[in-house]
Amino acid sequence: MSSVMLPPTCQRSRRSPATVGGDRQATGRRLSSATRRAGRGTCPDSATPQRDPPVDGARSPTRSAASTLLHGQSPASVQSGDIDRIHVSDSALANTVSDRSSRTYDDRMLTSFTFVTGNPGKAEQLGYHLSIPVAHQDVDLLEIQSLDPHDVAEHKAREAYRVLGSPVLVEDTSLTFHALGRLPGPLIKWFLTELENSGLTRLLDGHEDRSATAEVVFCLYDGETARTFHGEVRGRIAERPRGVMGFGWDPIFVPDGHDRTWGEMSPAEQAATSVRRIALAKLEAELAAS
Ligand SMILES: O=P(O)(O)OP(=O)(O)OP(=O)(O)OC[C@H]1O[C@@H](n2cnc3c(O)ncnc32)[C@H](O)[C@@H]1O
Repeated sequence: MSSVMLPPTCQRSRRSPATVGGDRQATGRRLSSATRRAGRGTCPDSATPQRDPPVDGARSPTRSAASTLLHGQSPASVQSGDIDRIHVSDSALANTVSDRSSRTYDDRMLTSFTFVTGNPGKAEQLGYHLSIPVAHQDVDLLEIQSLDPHDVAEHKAREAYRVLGSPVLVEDTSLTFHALGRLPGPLIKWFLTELENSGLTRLLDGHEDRSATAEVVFCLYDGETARTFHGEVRGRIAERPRGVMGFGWDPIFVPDGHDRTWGEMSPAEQAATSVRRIALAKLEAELAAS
């Protein structure tokens, strides 16, 4: 499969060519079968390997043609310079070709919205927890400063819609240390960048209360109405980072009822306590009802 369908000036891939290129042959094979099947509008239940929850989003390959196929939109309609690349995540594509429920998708379901995130780990997890196939576009969205994750998610959604010009789904993730009021909250990305996980754990040294809440807010925006879907999981911050699974701050968050961090859990264990699973169940329920 050709790598990226955008003009060279639009390409700002942060992934090493080896990572993308190393998967190209396999991608081409899966893409052509996805193309054939999606052309029929159905997702056969046969075939294909059982999906595992993603733990390392950095392995998600570029799938520009698949995105065009699923979203029914030419990348040329996207504003030049705003897009890093367009792709459908491994898991989203797996949904397309191997949905376990043997559900039939009509064109409207395939093209209803695009998940926009610059974080490949999020795209992989969405593909795992959502049972309908969703195209993913990799865009670095402007993020406002606010301690309310709903405000942040809604702003991201409007920003994503401005770029794509079609219905979008975005999400904002936050991690709140109860001993620190509402911090880091939605600012966790910057805290993590500056302090890394070890520094984050040290913020609570000297505090008896290491309890924390992981939250995610998805926002679905069609240009008129913004609908948000919230999920939260309570837990605590480990004394020091533990484990190498997952991404982001997984090595420091211990969900309630467990002794191990998400970073120490198998993908299936992590999925069982996933904050995204909760929010996406609400999203799916709303989609089913509408
Ligand atoms: O393009 P967007 O979707 O905005 O991607 P982002 O990575 O900027 O998104 P956030 O601001 O929501 O992310 C907050 C931080 O939390 C991290 N993160 C997100 N989901 C996580 C999860 O399930 N487990 C651990 N860390 C996570 C993520 O890597 C960021 O450092």
